[in-house]
Amino acid sequence: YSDEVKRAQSADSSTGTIFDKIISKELKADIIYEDDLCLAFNDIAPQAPVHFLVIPKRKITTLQDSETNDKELLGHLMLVARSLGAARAPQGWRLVVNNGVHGAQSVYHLHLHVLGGRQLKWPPG
Ligand SMILES: CCNS(=O)(=O)OC[C@H]1O[C@@H](n2cnc3c(N)ncnc32)[C@H](O)[C@@H]1O
Repeated sequence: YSDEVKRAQSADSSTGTIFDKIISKELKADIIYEDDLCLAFNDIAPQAPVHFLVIPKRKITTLQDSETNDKELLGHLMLVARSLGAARAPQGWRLVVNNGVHGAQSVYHLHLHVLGGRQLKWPPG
């Protein structure tokens, strides 16, 4: 966890990210869903029995930097997260977007975390 947060503190949003390589299939990922707008794959360092990411195929670096005309796409990501969450974590799940340094964002390509499969705590810390 801590090195991921350290990465978050030094991540720079100007270059490409590892998610570009997953989208182009240059880098393998455990893909669980794909359509023309988005891709969902299991997180490489799961923080819960269910932990996957939903990302737009179009590069949006952070939720903060999304635009008003991303509304449809952002809604689509959330609805994909909802249906995959319902299927994979029927007892409930958490949707997380980490935004910027204090949000511990380490990969500057917008992604929705869906976590579940165990009782999650609150506050997340
Ligand atoms: C502190 C959270 N930082 S974050 O909110 O930016 O989340 C980034 C997430 O991407 C995941 N990740 C990084 N590289 C890969 C990869 N190659 N395949 C799948 N997931 C990855 C990390 O485990 C992390 O949960």
